[in-house]
Amino acid sequence: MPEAVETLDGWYMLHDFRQVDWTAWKKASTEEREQAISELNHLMASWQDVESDKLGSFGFYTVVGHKADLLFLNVRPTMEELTELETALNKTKMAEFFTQPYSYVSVVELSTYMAQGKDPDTDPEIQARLKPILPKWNHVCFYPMDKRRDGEDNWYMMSKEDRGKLMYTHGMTGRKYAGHVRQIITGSQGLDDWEWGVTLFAHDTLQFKKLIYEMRFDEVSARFAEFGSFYIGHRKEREELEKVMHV
Ligand code: VOV
Repeated sequence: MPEAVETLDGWYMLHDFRQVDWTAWKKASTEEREQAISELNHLMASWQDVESDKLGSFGFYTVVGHKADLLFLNVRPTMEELTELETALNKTKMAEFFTQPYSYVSVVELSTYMAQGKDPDTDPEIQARLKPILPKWNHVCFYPMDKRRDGEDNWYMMSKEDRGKLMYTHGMTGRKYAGHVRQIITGSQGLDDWEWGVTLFAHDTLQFKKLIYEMRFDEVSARFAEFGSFYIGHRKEREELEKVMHV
């Protein structure tokens, strides 16, 4: 009989995509621009401090293509903290030059299909995965996804055992990319428009394509995966904000 697999849930994650109104930004005075940059720099510094205190994590990225220009990626123990930091960003001078074309809220999730009898509350490896510090790798790839519910291809009508077998093969494909791609899977049933968020990190953007293409042939992706839009970003240091915004 189909039944839910127990999930381990960790920190909450907000993917906050912003688009810059470059026309308005260019029209702003030098003082206004300097003020906006310095204020946002301060805010990002406070997010880095949270990461240093191991109470969350933060990444700043430029985004390629028309879907967004910037990504602020924050991870926190509670969703309220995410709401607060998003509001703090909205209150900055810089936000007067931003629109928010997309955002995604979800919670770091580990399924227990392959549970090895470890105590999740004390096992350091599990704890580190549930409360992730974002890898300082060059590139990020984000997309939301569902598991299909259509006729014979209904993930939610399959037994836990059969789902577990498919997830095992999925994991084996993923493991081939160790050292090239790291993944953070977040659950978003009831939190956002899709069922999961997939956030991948790589040193080389081509590795995203290779991994995702190869996974398409795994039964779990071939039969059951439905995908939303894909976003690719490049990691920037906070200090690079000035260069990113220079006009
Ligand atoms: C670096 C690559 C990589 C690796 C090693 C990896 C491994 C694993 C393992 C071992 C497990 C199960 C245990 C757990 O940790 O939850 C998962 C779980 C999951 N994955 Fe994955 N995945 C990767 C990568 C990876 C990708 C690229 C995708 C997108 C699929 C695609 O076709 O585009 C994905 C999706 C998921 C999802 C949605 C889940 C949860 C499904 C559920 O029903 O609960 N994943 N994943």
